[in-house]
Amino acid sequence: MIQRALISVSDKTGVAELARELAALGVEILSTGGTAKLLAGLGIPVVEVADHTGFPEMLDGRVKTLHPKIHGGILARRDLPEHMAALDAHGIGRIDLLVVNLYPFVEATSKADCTFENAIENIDIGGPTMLRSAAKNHRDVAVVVDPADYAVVVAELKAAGETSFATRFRLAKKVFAHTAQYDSAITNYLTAIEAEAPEAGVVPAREQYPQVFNQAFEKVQTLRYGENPHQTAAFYRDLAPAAGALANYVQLQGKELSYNNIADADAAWECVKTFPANEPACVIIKHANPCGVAVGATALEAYSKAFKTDSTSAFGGIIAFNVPLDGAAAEAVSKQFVEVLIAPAFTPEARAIFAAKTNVRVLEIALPAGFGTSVAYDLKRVGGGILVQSPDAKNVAAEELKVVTKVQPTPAQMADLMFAWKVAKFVKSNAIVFCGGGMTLGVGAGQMSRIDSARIASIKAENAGLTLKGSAVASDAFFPFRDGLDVVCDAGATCVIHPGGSMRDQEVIDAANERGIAMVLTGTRHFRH
Ligand SMILES: NC(=O)c1ncn([C@@H]2O[C@H](COP(=O)(O)O)[C@@H](O)[C@H]2O)c1NC=O
Repeated sequence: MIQRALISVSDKTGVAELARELAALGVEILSTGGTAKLLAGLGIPVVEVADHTGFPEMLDGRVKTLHPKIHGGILARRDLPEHMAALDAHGIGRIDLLVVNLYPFVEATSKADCTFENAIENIDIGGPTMLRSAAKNHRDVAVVVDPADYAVVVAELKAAGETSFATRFRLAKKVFAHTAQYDSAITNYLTAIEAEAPEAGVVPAREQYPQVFNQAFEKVQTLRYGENPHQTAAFYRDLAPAAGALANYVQLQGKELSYNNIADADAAWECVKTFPANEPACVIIKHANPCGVAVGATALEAYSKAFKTDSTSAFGGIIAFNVPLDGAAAEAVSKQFVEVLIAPAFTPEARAIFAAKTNVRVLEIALPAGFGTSVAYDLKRVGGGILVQSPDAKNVAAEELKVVTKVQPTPAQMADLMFAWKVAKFVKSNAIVFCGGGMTLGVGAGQMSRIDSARIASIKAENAGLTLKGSAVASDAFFPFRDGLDVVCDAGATCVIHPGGSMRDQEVIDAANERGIAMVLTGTRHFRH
Protein backbone atom coordinates (compact mmCIF):
# COMPACT_ATOMS: atom_id res chain seq x y z
CA MET A 1 0.00 0.00 0.00
CA ILE A 2 1.21 3.49 -0.76
CA GLN A 3 2.31 5.42 2.33
CA ARG A 4 1.62 9.05 1.75
CA ALA A 5 -0.48 11.31 -0.51
CA LEU A 6 -0.33 15.06 -0.98
CA ILE A 7 -3.62 16.77 -1.80
CA SER A 8 -3.67 20.45 -2.79
CA VAL A 9 -6.69 21.48 -4.81
CA SER A 10 -8.43 24.68 -5.87
CA ASP A 11 -11.46 22.81 -7.23
CA LYS A 12 -12.52 20.83 -4.18
CA THR A 13 -15.06 18.65 -6.06
CA GLY A 14 -14.95 15.07 -4.77
CA VAL A 15 -11.87 15.65 -2.65
CA ALA A 16 -13.54 14.81 0.68
CA GLU A 17 -14.71 11.41 -0.62
CA LEU A 18 -11.26 10.72 -2.05
CA ALA A 19 -9.52 11.67 1.19
CA ARG A 20 -11.92 9.54 3.23
CA GLU A 21 -11.13 6.51 1.07
CA LEU A 22 -7.39 7.15 1.31
CA ALA A 23 -7.54 7.58 5.08
CA ALA A 24 -9.50 4.33 5.37
CA LEU A 25 -6.73 2.60 3.41
CA GLY A 26 -4.22 3.89 5.96
CA VAL A 27 -2.63 6.48 3.66
CA GLU A 28 -1.16 9.53 5.39
CA ILE A 29 -2.56 12.71 3.85
CA LEU A 30 -0.58 15.93 3.51
CA SER A 31 -2.45 19.06 2.47
CA THR A 32 -2.03 22.78 1.91
CA GLY A 33 -3.91 25.39 3.98
CA GLY A 34 -7.38 25.54 2.45
CA THR A 35 -7.55 21.88 1.50
CA ALA A 36 -6.25 20.78 4.93
CA LYS A 37 -8.82 22.98 6.66
CA LEU A 38 -11.66 21.45 4.65
CA LEU A 39 -10.54 17.88 5.32
CA ALA A 40 -9.83 18.45 9.02
CA GLY A 41 -13.25 20.09 9.35
CA LEU A 42 -14.78 16.85 8.08
CA GLY A 43 -12.84 14.86 10.65
CA ILE A 44 -10.44 13.34 8.10
CA PRO A 45 -6.91 12.94 9.50
CA VAL A 46 -4.59 15.34 7.66
CA VAL A 47 -1.10 16.81 8.18
CA GLU A 48 -0.53 20.38 7.01
CA VAL A 49 2.31 20.67 4.50
CA ALA A 50 3.76 23.43 6.70
CA ASP A 51 3.98 20.99 9.64
CA HIS A 52 5.48 18.33 7.38
CA THR A 53 8.19 20.62 5.98
CA GLY A 54 8.70 22.63 9.17
CA PHE A 55 8.42 25.72 7.01
CA PRO A 56 5.38 28.00 7.06
CA GLU A 57 3.26 28.83 4.01
CA MET A 58 4.42 32.33 3.14
CA LEU A 59 4.10 35.30 0.78
CA ASP A 60 0.30 35.02 0.60
CA GLY A 61 0.51 31.38 -0.46
CA ARG A 62 3.02 32.03 -3.25
CA VAL A 63 5.33 29.61 -1.42
CA LYS A 64 3.62 26.59 0.14
CA THR A 65 4.90 23.39 -1.37
CA LEU A 66 8.10 24.59 -3.04
CA HIS A 67 10.30 22.69 -0.59
CA PRO A 68 12.86 19.84 -0.92
CA LYS A 69 10.82 17.78 1.53
CA ILE A 70 7.97 17.86 -0.97
CA HIS A 71 9.82 17.66 -4.27
CA GLY A 72 12.41 15.18 -2.90
CA GLY A 73 9.58 12.98 -1.69
CA ILE A 74 7.95 13.08 -5.12
CA LEU A 75 10.98 12.94 -7.42
CA ALA A 76 13.14 10.26 -5.76
CA ARG A 77 13.50 7.16 -7.90
CA ARG A 78 12.46 4.23 -5.75
CA ASP A 79 14.68 1.87 -7.77
CA LEU A 80 17.91 3.79 -7.09
CA PRO A 81 19.45 3.03 -3.67
CA GLU A 82 21.33 6.36 -3.78
CA HIS A 83 18.06 8.26 -4.14
CA MET A 84 16.49 6.38 -1.24
CA ALA A 85 19.60 6.91 0.88
CA ALA A 86 19.46 10.64 0.13
CA LEU A 87 15.84 10.74 1.32
CA ASP A 88 16.84 8.99 4.55
CA ALA A 89 19.85 11.24 5.06
CA HIS A 90 17.66 14.33 4.87
CA GLY A 91 14.66 12.94 6.70
CA ILE A 92 12.44 13.13 3.62
CA GLY A 93 9.41 10.82 3.44
CA ARG A 94 8.12 9.43 0.09
CA ILE A 95 5.04 10.94 -1.48
CA ASP A 96 3.43 8.23 -3.62
CA LEU A 97 0.25 9.96 -4.75
CA LEU A 98 -0.21 13.58 -5.73
CA VAL A 99 -3.64 15.15 -6.17
CA VAL A 100 -3.47 18.73 -7.42
CA ASN A 101 -5.59 21.05 -9.48
CA LEU A 102 -4.60 24.56 -10.27
CA TYR A 103 -5.63 28.15 -9.56
CA PRO A 104 -8.43 28.86 -12.04
CA PHE A 105 -6.47 31.17 -14.36
CA VAL A 106 -8.79 30.75 -17.37
CA GLU A 107 -11.98 31.26 -15.36
CA ALA A 108 -10.50 34.31 -13.59
CA THR A 109 -9.24 36.01 -16.74
CA SER A 110 -12.41 35.36 -18.70
CA LYS A 111 -14.30 37.62 -16.29
CA ALA A 112 -14.72 41.14 -17.68
CA ASP A 113 -13.59 42.78 -14.44
CA CYS A 114 -10.36 40.77 -13.95
CA THR A 115 -7.56 43.20 -13.07
CA PHE A 116 -3.99 42.56 -14.14
CA GLU A 117 -3.02 41.88 -10.54
CA ASN A 118 -5.81 39.34 -10.13
CA ALA A 119 -4.71 37.58 -13.31
CA ILE A 120 -1.12 37.39 -12.10
CA GLU A 121 -2.17 36.05 -8.68
CA ASN A 122 -4.14 33.34 -10.47
CA ILE A 123 -0.97 32.00 -12.07
CA ASP A 124 -0.30 28.85 -10.08
CA ILE A 125 3.38 28.13 -9.51
CA GLY A 126 3.60 25.49 -6.81
CA GLY A 127 0.82 23.34 -8.31
CA PRO A 128 2.29 22.92 -11.82
CA THR A 129 5.72 22.38 -10.28
CA MET A 130 4.44 19.47 -8.20
CA LEU A 131 2.37 18.12 -11.08
CA ARG A 132 5.42 18.12 -13.36
CA SER A 133 7.59 16.47 -10.69
CA ALA A 134 5.07 13.70 -10.14
CA ALA A 135 4.33 13.23 -13.84
CA LYS A 136 8.06 12.97 -14.56
CA ASN A 137 8.35 10.32 -11.84
CA HIS A 138 5.23 8.44 -12.94
CA ARG A 139 7.14 5.16 -12.76
CA ASP A 140 6.77 5.46 -8.98
CA VAL A 141 4.19 8.17 -8.31
CA ALA A 142 0.54 8.48 -9.31
CA VAL A 143 -0.60 12.00 -10.15
CA VAL A 144 -4.19 13.16 -10.49
CA VAL A 145 -5.15 16.53 -11.95
CA ASP A 146 -8.76 15.73 -12.86
CA PRO A 147 -11.38 14.85 -10.22
CA ALA A 148 -12.87 12.45 -12.79
CA ASP A 149 -9.85 10.18 -12.16
CA TYR A 150 -10.29 9.91 -8.38
CA ALA A 151 -12.49 6.84 -8.68
CA VAL A 152 -10.08 4.78 -10.77
CA VAL A 153 -7.19 5.52 -8.41
CA VAL A 154 -9.24 4.52 -5.36
CA ALA A 155 -10.43 1.36 -7.09
CA GLU A 156 -6.88 0.30 -7.97
CA LEU A 157 -5.56 1.07 -4.49
CA LYS A 158 -8.36 -0.96 -2.94
CA ALA A 159 -7.75 -3.86 -5.29
CA ALA A 160 -3.97 -3.99 -5.33
CA GLY A 161 -2.61 -1.54 -2.75
CA GLU A 162 -1.06 0.47 -5.58
CA THR A 163 -1.93 1.92 -8.95
CA SER A 164 -0.94 0.16 -12.16
CA PHE A 165 1.88 1.50 -14.30
CA ALA A 166 -0.55 1.89 -17.20
CA THR A 167 -2.77 4.14 -15.09
CA ARG A 168 0.18 6.16 -13.82
CA PHE A 169 1.48 6.64 -17.37
CA ARG A 170 -1.97 7.70 -18.62
CA LEU A 171 -2.35 10.16 -15.75
CA ALA A 172 1.16 11.57 -16.33
CA LYS A 173 0.36 12.27 -20.01
CA LYS A 174 -2.82 13.98 -18.92
CA VAL A 175 -0.83 16.16 -16.53
CA PHE A 176 1.70 17.35 -19.11
CA ALA A 177 -1.15 18.11 -21.54
CA HIS A 178 -2.85 20.05 -18.74
CA THR A 179 0.18 22.10 -17.66
CA ALA A 180 1.00 22.83 -21.32
CA GLN A 181 -2.52 24.16 -21.84
CA TYR A 182 -2.34 26.11 -18.61
CA ASP A 183 0.87 27.83 -19.74
CA SER A 184 -0.63 28.36 -23.21
CA ALA A 185 -3.57 30.17 -21.65
CA ILE A 186 -1.19 32.38 -19.67
CA THR A 187 0.82 33.14 -22.82
CA ASN A 188 -2.30 33.91 -24.85
CA TYR A 189 -3.48 36.27 -22.10
CA LEU A 190 -0.18 38.08 -21.51
CA THR A 191 0.78 38.48 -25.17
CA ALA A 192 -2.62 39.99 -25.97
CA ILE A 193 -2.14 42.86 -23.50
CA GLU A 194 -1.61 46.10 -25.40
CA ALA A 195 0.00 48.16 -22.60
CA GLU A 196 3.78 47.92 -22.30
CA ALA A 197 3.54 48.21 -18.52
CA PRO A 198 0.01 47.31 -17.39
CA GLU A 199 -1.16 48.76 -14.08
CA ALA A 200 -1.90 46.23 -11.37
CA GLY A 201 -5.36 47.45 -10.42
CA VAL A 202 -6.61 48.01 -13.97
CA VAL A 203 -8.39 45.61 -16.31
CA PRO A 204 -5.87 45.59 -19.19
CA ALA A 205 -7.03 46.17 -22.77
CA ARG A 206 -6.36 43.06 -24.81
CA GLU A 207 -6.02 42.54 -28.53
CA GLN A 208 -8.27 39.83 -29.94
CA TYR A 209 -5.25 38.17 -31.52
CA PRO A 210 -2.31 37.61 -29.12
CA GLN A 211 1.32 37.78 -30.24
CA VAL A 212 1.65 34.09 -29.54
CA PHE A 213 -1.40 32.06 -30.56
CA ASN A 214 -1.64 28.74 -28.73
CA GLN A 215 -4.41 26.28 -29.40
CA ALA A 216 -4.74 22.74 -28.09
CA PHE A 217 -6.66 19.91 -29.76
CA GLU A 218 -7.08 16.29 -28.79
CA LYS A 219 -7.03 13.39 -31.19
CA VAL A 220 -10.28 11.71 -32.04
CA GLN A 221 -8.67 9.20 -34.37
CA THR A 222 -5.92 8.56 -36.86
CA LEU A 223 -7.54 8.41 -40.29
CA ARG A 224 -6.79 5.81 -42.93
CA TYR A 225 -5.47 8.56 -45.21
CA GLY A 226 -5.91 12.24 -45.98
CA GLU A 227 -7.56 14.05 -48.85
CA ASN A 228 -5.79 11.53 -51.11
CA PRO A 229 -4.58 8.01 -50.34
CA HIS A 230 -0.88 9.01 -50.39
CA GLN A 231 -1.47 11.56 -47.60
CA THR A 232 -1.54 10.65 -43.89
CA ALA A 233 -4.16 12.26 -41.65
CA ALA A 234 -5.82 12.43 -38.25
CA PHE A 235 -8.90 14.12 -36.83
CA TYR A 236 -8.43 16.35 -33.78
CA ARG A 237 -11.15 18.13 -31.88
CA ASP A 238 -11.30 21.13 -29.58
CA LEU A 239 -10.80 20.19 -25.93
CA ALA A 240 -14.35 21.35 -25.28
CA PRO A 241 -16.24 21.34 -28.61
CA ALA A 242 -19.09 23.87 -28.75
CA ALA A 243 -22.60 22.50 -28.29
CA GLY A 244 -24.03 21.29 -31.58
CA ALA A 245 -20.63 21.20 -33.35
CA LEU A 246 -19.75 18.32 -35.67
CA ALA A 247 -17.02 17.00 -33.35
CA ASN A 248 -19.75 15.93 -30.89
CA TYR A 249 -20.95 13.26 -33.31
CA VAL A 250 -21.82 9.78 -32.18
CA GLN A 251 -21.33 7.29 -35.01
CA LEU A 252 -24.24 4.87 -34.81
CA GLN A 253 -23.08 2.60 -37.61
CA GLY A 254 -21.06 2.33 -40.78
CA LYS A 255 -17.53 2.30 -42.08
CA GLU A 256 -14.80 4.42 -40.53
CA LEU A 257 -15.11 8.11 -41.43
CA SER A 258 -12.56 9.35 -43.93
CA TYR A 259 -10.85 12.76 -44.06
CA ASN A 260 -13.13 13.92 -46.89
CA ASN A 261 -16.22 12.49 -45.13
CA ILE A 262 -15.48 14.61 -42.05
CA ALA A 263 -14.84 17.78 -44.07
CA ASP A 264 -18.04 17.30 -46.10
CA ALA A 265 -20.05 16.29 -43.03
CA ASP A 266 -19.02 19.58 -41.43
CA ALA A 267 -20.16 21.55 -44.48
CA ALA A 268 -23.50 19.70 -44.54
CA TRP A 269 -24.07 20.05 -40.81
CA GLU A 270 -23.11 23.73 -40.57
CA CYS A 271 -25.46 24.54 -43.46
CA VAL A 272 -28.45 22.52 -42.26
CA LYS A 273 -28.11 23.92 -38.72
CA THR A 274 -28.87 27.41 -40.01
CA PHE A 275 -32.49 26.32 -40.52
CA PRO A 276 -34.64 26.36 -37.37
CA ALA A 277 -35.89 23.02 -36.06
CA ASN A 278 -39.51 23.93 -36.82
CA GLU A 279 -38.58 24.10 -40.52
CA PRO A 280 -37.37 20.62 -41.56
CA ALA A 281 -34.37 21.06 -43.86
CA CYS A 282 -32.10 18.74 -45.81
CA VAL A 283 -28.64 19.47 -47.26
CA ILE A 284 -26.80 17.20 -49.70
CA ILE A 285 -23.08 17.91 -50.04
CA LYS A 286 -20.59 16.81 -52.67
CA HIS A 287 -16.95 17.92 -52.56
CA ALA A 288 -17.66 20.56 -49.91
CA ASN A 289 -20.48 22.21 -51.91
CA PRO A 290 -24.23 21.85 -51.49
CA CYS A 291 -25.69 20.09 -54.55
CA GLY A 292 -29.18 20.26 -53.09
CA VAL A 293 -30.78 22.11 -50.19
CA ALA A 294 -34.46 22.28 -49.37
CA VAL A 295 -37.02 22.85 -46.64
CA GLY A 296 -40.36 21.09 -46.42
CA ALA A 297 -43.22 20.23 -44.13
CA THR A 298 -41.44 16.97 -43.25
CA ALA A 299 -37.93 15.53 -43.46
CA LEU A 300 -39.15 13.42 -46.39
CA GLU A 301 -40.38 16.44 -48.32
CA ALA A 302 -37.17 18.38 -47.60
CA TYR A 303 -35.06 15.44 -48.82
CA SER A 304 -37.16 14.81 -51.93
CA LYS A 305 -36.85 18.46 -52.96
CA ALA A 306 -33.11 18.66 -52.17
CA PHE A 307 -32.49 15.48 -54.19
CA LYS A 308 -34.32 16.92 -57.21
CA THR A 309 -31.85 19.82 -57.56
CA ASP A 310 -29.07 17.58 -58.80
CA SER A 311 -29.86 13.91 -58.42
CA THR A 312 -26.78 12.97 -60.47
CA SER A 313 -24.34 14.74 -58.18
CA ALA A 314 -26.20 13.55 -55.08
CA PHE A 315 -24.83 10.04 -55.74
CA GLY A 316 -22.38 9.26 -52.92
CA GLY A 317 -23.35 12.45 -51.14
CA ILE A 318 -23.20 13.50 -47.51
CA ILE A 319 -26.76 14.19 -46.34
CA ALA A 320 -27.75 16.15 -43.24
CA PHE A 321 -31.11 16.91 -41.63
CA ASN A 322 -31.88 19.47 -38.94
CA VAL A 323 -34.73 17.34 -37.55
CA PRO A 324 -34.88 13.72 -36.37
CA LEU A 325 -34.84 11.33 -39.30
CA ASP A 326 -38.01 9.23 -39.43
CA GLY A 327 -38.79 6.03 -41.29
CA ALA A 328 -40.39 7.70 -44.31
CA ALA A 329 -37.40 9.97 -44.99
CA ALA A 330 -34.95 7.14 -44.26
CA GLU A 331 -36.77 4.89 -46.75
CA ALA A 332 -36.41 7.55 -49.47
CA VAL A 333 -32.74 8.27 -48.66
CA SER A 334 -31.93 4.56 -48.64
CA LYS A 335 -32.74 4.37 -52.36
CA GLN A 336 -29.67 6.43 -53.22
CA PHE A 337 -25.98 5.78 -52.57
CA VAL A 338 -25.16 7.85 -49.47
CA GLU A 339 -21.73 8.08 -47.82
CA VAL A 340 -22.68 9.82 -44.56
CA LEU A 341 -26.06 10.53 -43.03
CA ILE A 342 -26.36 13.09 -40.23
CA ALA A 343 -29.30 14.09 -38.03
CA PRO A 344 -29.96 15.22 -34.47
CA ALA A 345 -31.75 11.89 -33.87
CA PHE A 346 -32.98 8.80 -35.69
CA THR A 347 -36.24 6.98 -35.05
CA PRO A 348 -36.05 3.19 -34.55
CA GLU A 349 -37.64 2.76 -38.02
CA ALA A 350 -34.92 4.91 -39.60
CA ARG A 351 -32.22 2.96 -37.75
CA ALA A 352 -33.72 -0.33 -38.91
CA ILE A 353 -33.76 0.79 -42.55
CA PHE A 354 -30.04 1.61 -42.50
CA ALA A 355 -29.02 -1.33 -40.31
CA ALA A 356 -28.89 -3.51 -43.41
CA LYS A 357 -26.71 -0.97 -45.24
CA THR A 358 -23.68 -1.56 -43.06
CA ASN A 359 -21.36 0.72 -45.04
CA VAL A 360 -23.42 3.87 -44.54
CA ARG A 361 -21.92 6.04 -41.83
CA VAL A 362 -24.74 7.32 -39.63
CA LEU A 363 -23.89 10.21 -37.32
CA GLU A 364 -26.10 11.53 -34.55
CA ILE A 365 -25.31 15.02 -33.30
CA ALA A 366 -27.39 16.57 -30.53
CA LEU A 367 -28.68 20.04 -31.28
CA PRO A 368 -29.24 21.58 -27.85
CA ALA A 369 -31.39 24.68 -27.56
CA GLY A 370 -29.36 27.84 -27.82
CA PHE A 371 -26.35 26.33 -29.61
CA GLY A 372 -24.16 29.00 -31.13
CA THR A 373 -21.22 29.13 -33.51
CA SER A 374 -19.23 25.92 -33.71
CA VAL A 375 -15.78 27.47 -33.52
CA ALA A 376 -14.31 30.52 -31.82
CA TYR A 377 -11.72 30.88 -34.58
CA ASP A 378 -11.54 29.75 -38.16
CA LEU A 379 -8.04 28.50 -39.00
CA LYS A 380 -6.49 28.06 -42.42
CA ARG A 381 -2.97 26.83 -43.03
CA VAL A 382 -0.81 28.66 -45.54
CA GLY A 383 2.87 28.05 -46.31
CA GLY A 384 4.81 28.88 -43.15
CA GLY A 385 1.85 30.27 -41.25
CA ILE A 386 -1.79 30.22 -40.37
CA LEU A 387 -4.66 32.59 -41.09
CA VAL A 388 -6.94 33.15 -38.12
CA GLN A 389 -10.35 34.79 -38.35
CA SER A 390 -13.65 34.87 -36.54
CA PRO A 391 -16.12 32.45 -38.13
CA ASP A 392 -18.62 33.69 -40.74
CA ALA A 393 -21.45 33.64 -38.22
CA LYS A 394 -23.39 36.56 -39.65
CA ASN A 395 -27.04 36.00 -40.52
CA VAL A 396 -28.47 39.06 -42.18
CA ALA A 397 -31.45 40.59 -40.37
CA ALA A 398 -34.59 41.71 -42.24
CA GLU A 399 -33.99 45.37 -41.31
CA GLU A 400 -30.55 45.27 -42.97
CA LEU A 401 -32.05 44.42 -46.36
CA LYS A 402 -32.41 47.20 -48.91
CA VAL A 403 -34.71 46.93 -51.92
CA VAL A 404 -33.05 49.07 -54.61
CA THR A 405 -35.32 48.50 -57.60
CA LYS A 406 -38.65 49.92 -58.70
CA VAL A 407 -40.11 46.42 -58.43
CA GLN A 408 -40.53 45.29 -54.84
CA PRO A 409 -40.21 41.56 -54.08
CA THR A 410 -43.46 39.86 -53.09
CA PRO A 411 -43.50 38.11 -49.68
CA ALA A 412 -43.05 34.76 -51.48
CA GLN A 413 -40.11 36.11 -53.46
CA MET A 414 -38.60 37.52 -50.27
CA ALA A 415 -38.84 34.09 -48.64
CA ASP A 416 -37.10 32.51 -51.63
CA LEU A 417 -34.42 35.20 -51.61
CA MET A 418 -33.70 34.65 -47.92
CA PHE A 419 -33.50 30.91 -48.51
CA ALA A 420 -31.12 31.42 -51.44
CA TRP A 421 -29.00 33.79 -49.38
CA LYS A 422 -28.69 31.24 -46.55
CA VAL A 423 -27.52 28.57 -48.98
CA ALA A 424 -25.11 30.85 -50.89
CA LYS A 425 -23.10 31.32 -47.68
CA PHE A 426 -22.19 27.62 -47.81
CA VAL A 427 -21.30 27.48 -51.51
CA LYS A 428 -17.66 28.02 -52.52
CA SER A 429 -17.04 31.35 -54.23
CA ASN A 430 -17.98 32.54 -56.73
CA ALA A 431 -21.43 31.31 -55.69
CA ILE A 432 -24.64 31.70 -57.67
CA VAL A 433 -27.70 29.92 -56.26
CA PHE A 434 -31.10 29.79 -57.98
CA CYS A 435 -33.98 28.87 -55.68
CA GLY A 436 -37.75 28.69 -55.62
CA GLY A 437 -40.41 27.14 -53.43
CA GLY A 438 -37.99 26.41 -50.60
CA MET A 439 -35.46 24.48 -52.68
CA THR A 440 -32.32 25.02 -54.68
CA LEU A 441 -32.92 24.90 -58.44
CA GLY A 442 -29.38 25.39 -59.68
CA VAL A 443 -26.07 25.83 -57.84
CA GLY A 444 -22.99 27.35 -59.48
CA ALA A 445 -19.92 26.95 -57.26
CA GLY A 446 -16.22 27.60 -57.09
CA GLN A 447 -15.70 29.40 -60.39
CA MET A 448 -13.09 32.08 -60.95
CA SER A 449 -15.71 34.14 -62.80
CA ARG A 450 -19.17 34.96 -61.41
CA ILE A 451 -20.63 34.87 -64.89
CA ASP A 452 -19.42 31.27 -65.31
CA SER A 453 -20.99 30.32 -61.96
CA ALA A 454 -24.26 31.83 -63.21
CA ARG A 455 -24.05 29.90 -66.47
CA ILE A 456 -23.20 26.63 -64.69
CA ALA A 457 -26.08 27.09 -62.25
CA SER A 458 -28.56 27.55 -65.05
CA ILE A 459 -27.13 24.59 -67.05
CA LYS A 460 -27.47 22.41 -63.95
CA ALA A 461 -31.11 23.43 -63.52
CA GLU A 462 -31.73 22.61 -67.15
CA ASN A 463 -30.02 19.21 -66.76
CA ALA A 464 -32.26 18.47 -63.78
CA GLY A 465 -35.35 19.49 -65.75
CA LEU A 466 -36.07 22.35 -63.37
CA THR A 467 -37.36 25.64 -64.66
CA LEU A 468 -35.76 28.87 -63.50
CA LYS A 469 -38.72 30.92 -64.67
CA GLY A 470 -39.73 33.14 -61.78
CA SER A 471 -36.82 31.94 -59.64
CA ALA A 472 -34.94 33.85 -56.95
CA VAL A 473 -31.16 34.02 -57.20
CA ALA A 474 -28.42 34.79 -54.67
CA SER A 475 -24.87 35.87 -55.40
CA ASP A 476 -22.39 35.59 -52.51
CA ALA A 477 -20.69 38.86 -53.55
CA PHE A 478 -21.71 41.85 -55.64
CA PHE A 479 -22.12 41.75 -59.41
CA PRO A 480 -19.10 43.71 -60.66
CA PHE A 481 -20.81 44.33 -64.04
CA ARG A 482 -24.32 43.92 -65.40
CA ASP A 483 -23.28 40.87 -67.46
CA GLY A 484 -23.76 38.37 -64.61
CA LEU A 485 -27.15 39.85 -63.86
CA ASP A 486 -28.16 39.52 -67.49
CA VAL A 487 -27.25 35.83 -67.44
CA VAL A 488 -29.48 35.14 -64.41
CA CYS A 489 -32.33 37.22 -65.88
CA ASP A 490 -32.01 35.41 -69.22
CA ALA A 491 -32.26 32.15 -67.27
CA GLY A 492 -35.59 33.30 -65.81
CA ALA A 493 -34.81 34.83 -62.39
CA THR A 494 -37.26 37.55 -61.36
CA CYS A 495 -35.59 38.61 -58.12
CA VAL A 496 -32.02 38.74 -56.94
CA ILE A 497 -30.16 39.16 -53.65
CA HIS A 498 -26.50 40.15 -53.30
CA PRO A 499 -24.39 42.32 -51.01
CA GLY A 500 -24.01 45.35 -53.31
CA GLY A 501 -21.07 47.65 -52.77
CA SER A 502 -19.55 47.59 -56.27
CA MET A 503 -18.26 50.74 -58.00
CA ARG A 504 -20.83 49.94 -60.67
CA ASP A 505 -23.78 49.25 -58.35
CA GLN A 506 -25.82 51.85 -60.20
CA GLU A 507 -25.15 50.17 -63.56
CA VAL A 508 -26.31 46.85 -62.07
CA ILE A 509 -29.39 48.43 -60.42
CA ASP A 510 -30.28 50.17 -63.70
CA ALA A 511 -29.98 46.80 -65.45
CA ALA A 512 -32.30 45.23 -62.88
CA ASN A 513 -34.86 48.01 -63.45
CA GLU A 514 -34.50 47.60 -67.21
CA ARG A 515 -35.15 43.84 -66.85
CA GLY A 516 -38.08 44.52 -64.52
CA ILE A 517 -36.83 42.38 -61.64
CA ALA A 518 -36.61 43.03 -57.90
CA MET A 519 -33.18 43.47 -56.34
CA VAL A 520 -32.31 43.27 -52.64
CA LEU A 521 -28.95 44.27 -51.16
CA THR A 522 -27.70 42.66 -47.94
CA GLY A 523 -24.61 44.78 -47.25
CA THR A 524 -22.87 41.54 -46.18
CA ARG A 525 -20.61 39.37 -48.31
CA HIS A 526 -20.15 35.62 -47.87
CA PHE A 527 -16.96 34.60 -49.66
CA ARG A 528 -16.05 31.01 -48.88
CA HIS A 529 -12.83 29.39 -50.10
N1 LIG B 1 2.97 28.16 -4.03
C1 LIG B 1 2.90 26.91 -3.76
O1 LIG B 1 3.87 26.39 -3.27
C2 LIG B 1 1.68 26.15 -4.03
N2 LIG B 1 1.55 24.86 -3.77
C3 LIG B 1 0.29 24.48 -4.13
N3 LIG B 1 -0.36 25.55 -4.66
C4 LIG B 1 -1.75 25.57 -5.14
O2 LIG B 1 -2.60 25.88 -4.05
C5 LIG B 1 -3.92 25.40 -4.34
C6 LIG B 1 -4.53 24.81 -3.08
O3 LIG B 1 -4.46 25.70 -2.03
P1 LIG B 1 -5.33 25.49 -0.71
O4 LIG B 1 -5.13 24.07 -0.32
O5 LIG B 1 -4.75 26.46 0.21
O6 LIG B 1 -6.75 25.83 -1.05
C7 LIG B 1 -3.79 24.39 -5.46
O7 LIG B 1 -4.44 24.94 -6.60
C8 LIG B 1 -2.28 24.28 -5.68
O8 LIG B 1 -1.98 24.10 -7.05
C9 LIG B 1 0.48 26.60 -4.61
N4 LIG B 1 0.13 27.86 -5.02
C10 LIG B 1 0.61 28.60 -5.99
O9 LIG B 1 1.56 28.73 -6.58
